[in-house]
Amino acid sequence: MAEIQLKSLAHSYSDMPEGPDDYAIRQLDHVWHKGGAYALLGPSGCGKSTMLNIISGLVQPSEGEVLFDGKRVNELSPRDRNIAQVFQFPVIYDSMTVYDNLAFPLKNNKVPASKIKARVHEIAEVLEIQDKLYKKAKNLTADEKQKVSMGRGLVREDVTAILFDEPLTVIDPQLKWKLRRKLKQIHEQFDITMVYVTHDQLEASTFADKIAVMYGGQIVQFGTPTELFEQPNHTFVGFFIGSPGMNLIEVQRCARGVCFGNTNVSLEPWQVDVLQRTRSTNIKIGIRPEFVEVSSVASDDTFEAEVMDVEDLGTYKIVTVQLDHEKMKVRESEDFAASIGSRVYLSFPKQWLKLYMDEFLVQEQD
Ligand SMILES: Nc1ncnc2c1ncn2[C@@H]1O[C@H](COP(=O)(O)OP(=O)(O)OP(=O)(O)O)[C@@H](O)[C@H]1O
Repeated sequence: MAEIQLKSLAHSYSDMPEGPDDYAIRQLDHVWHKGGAYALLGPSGCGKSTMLNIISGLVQPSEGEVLFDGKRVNELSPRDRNIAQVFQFPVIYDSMTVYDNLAFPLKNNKVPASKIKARVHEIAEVLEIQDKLYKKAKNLTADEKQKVSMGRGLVREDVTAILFDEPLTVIDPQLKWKLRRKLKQIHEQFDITMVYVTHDQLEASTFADKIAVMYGGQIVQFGTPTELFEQPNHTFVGFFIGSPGMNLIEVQRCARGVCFGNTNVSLEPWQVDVLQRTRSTNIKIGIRPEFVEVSSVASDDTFEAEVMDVEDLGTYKIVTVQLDHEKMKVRESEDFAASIGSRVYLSFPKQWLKLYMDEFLVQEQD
């Protein structure tokens, strides 16, 4: 196991990149600490697989360094890097038995036969495929094959890390949940550094202690699920995490805060200070649907809005309101009674009203 550091990493698949858009990874610095259970979360095409392949050595980065425990490994072959990688589709030998598939990486590493037997049985038990050990892999179901593929990654005790690239895509939804719990349990039991790639936030937060959110070839935030929810560092994190995502509204600078249309939103003095010291015109405010307060009566600091839609999701409701020319989502309890077309009064608790400049969160300096 090792700490994996990515230093000033950048990668373009083009031989002659002309601009930032030609890069799959853009100036990325990151550390995956030893023994952590991490998720790498982001939309399709943001560079997740490229990053994993750079770590395992399948792709040589155009710029920057990959360090394992502080030592540069750019020149090492995938084999010498000793990374186990589990892909979206099973990578197994169909003509071999499950036992031989699991034993293969150990035989390759000249592990003694008695140790191989014990380890194969241990992993088969964890993955609940003991009864399949002497079956030919080609006779397994898709789920079972992917379990074997995972087992081939998990069986080696000496790996630097295990990288999972959307490993549960082909798995039946019910089993998916079970396998994710299993992986978490395996992490706790064996204390291996694991990076789990997904574009599903639920999958990320049930597996990982910390999530790296990737967008446009960069890691825009690395934090716990709670940090990503309560303090999104980037508008993309606000939008991508949560269901529905954060309300984001383009605004202009105004006295004591910001405005859009005829609506003035006052901000904290330190936020106003930052606005006065900077020139960017790309300014947004963000608030999560869960934190917007709705009342049927007006008071100081409330904004009049119209209810446009109410979606009943059983235990709660998602209400769409229109404030000025902006539509916002609000999460309300199941006893929310206002009907479509009625007026409601919104307030934005200061603690949850975020200010973004050039898409990044404006933070209070100590
Ligand atoms: N072999 C390749 N040659 C050229 N471009 C590539 C290659 N592999 C990936 N890309 C491009 O690099 C960018 C990042 O792709 P990558 O596969 O790393 O993203 P991803 O986040 O893993 O996406 P997905 O979730 O769809 O697998 C995309 O624009 C993709 O089209």
